[in-house]
Amino acid sequence: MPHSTTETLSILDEVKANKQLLRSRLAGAISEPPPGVVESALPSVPLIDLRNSFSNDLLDRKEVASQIREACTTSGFFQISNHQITETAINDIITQAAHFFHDLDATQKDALHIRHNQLFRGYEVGGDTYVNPDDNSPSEVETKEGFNWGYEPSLDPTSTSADSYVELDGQKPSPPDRCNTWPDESLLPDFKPAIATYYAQVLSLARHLFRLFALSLNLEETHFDHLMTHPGGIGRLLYYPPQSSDQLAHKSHKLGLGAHTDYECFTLLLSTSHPGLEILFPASELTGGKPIWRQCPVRPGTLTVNVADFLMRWTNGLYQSTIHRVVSRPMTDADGTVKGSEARYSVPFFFSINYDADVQPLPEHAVGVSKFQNLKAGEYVLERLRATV
Ligand SMILES: O=C(O)CCC(=O)C(=O)O
Ligand SMILES: [Fe+2]
Repeated sequence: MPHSTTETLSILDEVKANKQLLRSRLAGAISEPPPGVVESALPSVPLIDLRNSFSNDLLDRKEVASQIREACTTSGFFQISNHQITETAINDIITQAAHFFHDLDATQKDALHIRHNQLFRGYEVGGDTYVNPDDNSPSEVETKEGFNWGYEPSLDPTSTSADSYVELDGQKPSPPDRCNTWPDESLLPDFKPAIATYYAQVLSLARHLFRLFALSLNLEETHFDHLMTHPGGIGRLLYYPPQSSDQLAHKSHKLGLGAHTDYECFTLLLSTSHPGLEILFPASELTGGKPIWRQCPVRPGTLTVNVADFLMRWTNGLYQSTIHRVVSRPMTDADGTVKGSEARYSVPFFFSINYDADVQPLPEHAVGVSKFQNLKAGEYVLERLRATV
């Protein structure tokens, strides 16, 4: 697709600038605390109980919002309990992810390959795409396999304006190569229903969280409501294979997904309990002025939330769009003996605003004078996706 408009050109510049920013933020990162600094002294990912955020009392909701603000101004990551996504929806989507990656053969998966789709919907082969441009080398291929889908009016049962949905390029979705692509129902009959149930619930949770984000920025709770009437929301199934016995014997690690920030407002991540997600925490005195990689805690039953680039832009950098990656490492006992390695499955949901809306600076009283220009939400996400292949 030609990039002819001035607006698109400036979006390409933004994507380029983001690559440079990623490089500079990664420079000098350490993976172990400096000598004499114990792990427990370093910041971690807070757990926020969402129960009171569903209360009818605004003060209760504001109290949860202030915990969100604290997390977003420090690590940019937090985990949530009592999020109202049902256990059945969670178990079913993980089960269907395993069926997708293991029960379809290579030809069946290839028919769904993202190369057939202009919007990157469908199947991603392991080792094929990379989120960090500096990982595009044979020694650092990402091991993850994926399946991506986006918003469809039928997946948003509670919206009254779902039919206004436009795609990443601002156009109405039109088959066959500019909308979702699903495995044949006869091969995986329970796949789409499991996706639909989870997606409807996670979308509703994202809208709820966006109101809490508004409160956390001292804005009206409904401040962002008009931007999420038919929002972009890409869902993804990811599979990280276990390590081979050879890798285990050498205690080596394998890059699952390269270092990156997410593109949209925020991400809601569901994962199985095998660790692997690593977060780049900001530099501090304790870390000798260097950013530090730390494992994201595994807290079964919770979802992990991370701030992404739109929120970073809206808040003028007050909220961190945090760099993260997935690395498969051998599991070891306390004495260092290798115990083995497990597969990891995850289901990120990337919550955007309506793709035809602009990401515009927030009121100055909330975040000061903005250093960022307006962006068309969908165009930006599309260019970031194009930069991964
Ligand atoms: O699989 C994970 O745990 C993280 C996935 C992720 O960061 C992404 O897809 O952007
Ligand atoms: Fe991510």
